[in-house]
Amino acid sequence: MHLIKLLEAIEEINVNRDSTMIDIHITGIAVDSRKVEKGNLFIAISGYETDGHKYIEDAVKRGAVAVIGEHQTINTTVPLFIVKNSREALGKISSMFYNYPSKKHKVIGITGTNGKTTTSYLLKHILEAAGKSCSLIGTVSYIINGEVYKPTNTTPDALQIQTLLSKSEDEFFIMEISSHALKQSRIEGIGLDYGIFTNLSHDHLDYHETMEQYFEDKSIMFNHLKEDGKAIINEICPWGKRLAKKLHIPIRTLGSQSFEVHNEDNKKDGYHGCILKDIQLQGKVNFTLCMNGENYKIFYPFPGLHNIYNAAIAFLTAVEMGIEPMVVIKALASFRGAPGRFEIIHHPSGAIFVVDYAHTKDAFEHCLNSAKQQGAKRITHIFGFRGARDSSKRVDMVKTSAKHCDAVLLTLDDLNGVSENEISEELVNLNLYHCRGKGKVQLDRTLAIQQAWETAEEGDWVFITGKGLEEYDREFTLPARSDKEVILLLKENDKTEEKII
Ligand SMILES: CC(=O)N[C@H]1[C@@H](OP(=O)(O)OP(=O)(O)OC[C@H]2O[C@@H](n3ccc(=O)[nH]c3=O)[C@H](O)[C@@H]2O)O[C@H](CO)[C@@H](O)[C@@H]1O[C@H](C)C(=O)N[C@@H](C)C(=O)N[C@H](CCC(=O)O)C(=O)O
Ligand SMILES: Nc1ncnc2c1ncn2[C@@H]1O[C@H](COP(=O)(O)OP(=O)(O)OP(=O)(O)O)[C@@H](O)[C@H]1O
Repeated sequence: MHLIKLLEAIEEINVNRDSTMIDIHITGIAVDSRKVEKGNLFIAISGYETDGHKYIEDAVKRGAVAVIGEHQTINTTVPLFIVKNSREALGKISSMFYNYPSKKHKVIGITGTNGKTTTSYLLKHILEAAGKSCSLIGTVSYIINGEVYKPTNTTPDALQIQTLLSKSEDEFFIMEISSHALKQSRIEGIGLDYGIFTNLSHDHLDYHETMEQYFEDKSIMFNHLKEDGKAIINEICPWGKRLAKKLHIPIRTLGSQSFEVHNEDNKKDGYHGCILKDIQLQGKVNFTLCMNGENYKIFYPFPGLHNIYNAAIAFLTAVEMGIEPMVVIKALASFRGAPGRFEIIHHPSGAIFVVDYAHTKDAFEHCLNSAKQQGAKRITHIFGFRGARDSSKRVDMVKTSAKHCDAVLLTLDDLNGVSENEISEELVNLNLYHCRGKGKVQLDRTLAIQQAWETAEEGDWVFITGKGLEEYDREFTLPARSDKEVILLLKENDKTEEKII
């Protein structure tokens, strides 16, 4: 594509080279100098770790024929264009380069602190049950045209998203959209048909600093809806209620029966409230959803109120898309779960082991309560904290775990460059001051799981949370690379011992 054409994507541009030089052919776009190919346009980004402007010379040596950056002082031999915000420019230019690929799909953006991955897999399952094809990008994997790719970020950078949107031949495209992505303009240049808000609770304050700012950053997603785009918002979460009030677009909201009376003030044109009622959390989980004056009774194979919220939000979105309610209800009942989210493995004694991705106080509350609702006799919880991530949430997480559980095993999660000693010291203190005498520190994650496995009895529930199916960042004592692998190894060893006896 010609550079002159591409530059039309950015309104505010300061050309500081002879404009005749703009008439050059661009073979592609690069944000990483190490990936530049001959004829590329290099976009320099001032990052959190380093500054892309430092690599302009490297990019040019590797074949970049033009550069976009933010600094007037840049010295380079190729045409250079100065913009206010390189990340925004990257989104707009990549979108134009790939011919606005979000236009060819029905794009669904999902944001919120918890539930993005679960809801995205659930929606994909429903869409496929309705005979639709569907791409998905998120924390666990990117799935495009049925091919599975290892993810870089939950929401990749604008260039990668546009590439994936362009590559996808699927009718629907589901994207988990993180708050980091929203703040970093990773979805610039994308139009969403549906924007889903699951909830907001304490997380990532190392990045957003305050809950207020976190909320504002999450809200950015709704500026990216297509002209006829719709918002689907969980108003049971107070932040969702605020969001619904703030937006002036068609909204479908999820409220609860007790909440119905309070949401009058949100009623305005294009507002459609749906009500969750008759929730049955014990035994076989089911609930009723009242939508457009009709009551739909829904059975869902996963316990816990959080799972009901995800199922209800997925139902509303799918019906809003025009899928028959009965098809959606059937699909919900046959959902097998998202990888590493509430994955149950049965212990030979009858105890239940759950591998889950909970890493916030709110997620702990929901998960641990779900075991109580299912009649757990004893609850054990194994978890740790990611190094170099929001440490302000840790005390509340430990307190919540200790409130609901009979035993808490504090262990290692990814260190992310923080020393084991530092984390270990923090775990010892958290245990001492907040575990109500129920805690123990066992740094070796595999041994913590082994200890729970060896003492598990019928009626026990054991939660291992924070990593889902992600691989460990180190080797532990037992030869396994993830929480699930450890459990399967222990289960296998049990079987072998039984045979020998
Ligand atoms: C702090 C943060 O969010 N960083 C993200 C950000 O990196 P950055 O742009 O600041 O990159 P940088 O390393 O400082 O480099 C600056 C520029 O120099 C370029 N460069 C660098 C070296 C070189 O030799 N040549 C060169 O050109 C880089 O390509 C880049 O363009 O933009 C990158 C591209 O989008 C992201 O991959 C990267 O995510 C890092 C790896 C990360 O860990 N982010 C986490 C916090 C995150 O985003 N998480 C959310 C999920 C959160 C959740 O819900 O749990 C996510 O969406 O993944
Ligand atoms: N609607 C919900 N409300 C509260 N907690 C939830 C909800 N859905 C899932 N959870 C809990 O949060 C954990 C993470 O869920 P999930 O991976 O679906 O969310 P996510 O938003 O994609 O998280 P992340 O951004 O960290 O990848 C789950 O393992 C579960 O414990």
